[in-house]
Amino acid sequence: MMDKKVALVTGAGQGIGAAIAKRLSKDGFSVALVGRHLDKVEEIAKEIQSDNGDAIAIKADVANRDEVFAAVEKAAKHFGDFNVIVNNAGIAPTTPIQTVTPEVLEQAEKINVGGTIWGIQAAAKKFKELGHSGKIINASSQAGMTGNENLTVYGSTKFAIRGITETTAKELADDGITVNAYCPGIVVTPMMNDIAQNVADEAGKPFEWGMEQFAKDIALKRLSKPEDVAGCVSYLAGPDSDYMTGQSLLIDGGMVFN
Ligand SMILES: NC(=O)C1=CN([C@@H]2O[C@H](COP(=O)(O)OP(=O)(O)OC[C@H]3O[C@@H](n4cnc5c(N)ncnc54)[C@H](O)[C@@H]3O)[C@@H](O)[C@H]2O)C=CC1
Ligand SMILES: CC(=O)C(C)=O
Repeated sequence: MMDKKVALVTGAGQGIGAAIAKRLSKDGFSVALVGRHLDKVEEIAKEIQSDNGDAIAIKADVANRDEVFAAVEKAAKHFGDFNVIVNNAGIAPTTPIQTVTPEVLEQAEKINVGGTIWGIQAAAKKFKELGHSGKIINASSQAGMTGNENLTVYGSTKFAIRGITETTAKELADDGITVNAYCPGIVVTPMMNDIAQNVADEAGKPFEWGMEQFAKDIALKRLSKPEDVAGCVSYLAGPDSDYMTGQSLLIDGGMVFN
């Protein structure tokens, strides 16, 4: 029997990250689930195990470079290989332009941009140590393709991730490492619910109005589920995307057309 490939997913305790971890397990990967809250990643890891998957939960804050390197090391040691990293963890502060503070900007940069850079560094180092190719997959957003009102800080980090994806794809190609990104639309998760609530509160309107501000231009006329995004990541993690690198794939139900 062939050994299973190993994937690490950050921010895997809920939302899109949890769906990606479950999908990659179904695809035949052993999965390491990384998050700031151990109890949440443990819960998803247990669900995967009870479905006959191989999973471990690892506590790490992706803003902390040492913790990200330690998480990759732990996953590789536990499963005996390391093949894919999904830099999925992120935060999305709602920031009408006049509300932006140095603290909010710094925190979003550290987690969304820093966390992705540390994940790329740690994974690329491990692939090289193991002497084989690998796949790096980063979370951008439709808000990293076009400006979204009230999301200046968040959008800036998601535009940055497309740039980092393209740049590192060129740098790492000679090592057989591909780097791609996924750009979801409006996905029903705790993050998106918080954004919709904040925008609604700011306008003195109900939650549904807040969500509609983001959802009204979706061509397919439905909000996205985390599983929609997991399907896209499954493709990026699998062999069918071997000839793709430096790309940011929109999976948004038809919001942004490039
Ligand atoms: N929900 C949406 O509509 C969209 C989400 N995205 C992106 O997809 C990714 C996942 O988003 P959701 O699942 O919606 O978010 P979420 O907020 O529901 O889940 C994110 C997970 O990341 C974890 N996390 C946050 N900061 C962390 C840190 N410093 N270290 C480790 N873990 C950390 C959280 O604890 C949480 O479990 C994010 O990068 C987000 O920007 C992109 C486009 C749309
Ligand atoms: C949260 C997000 O990435 C949106 C609204 O596109």
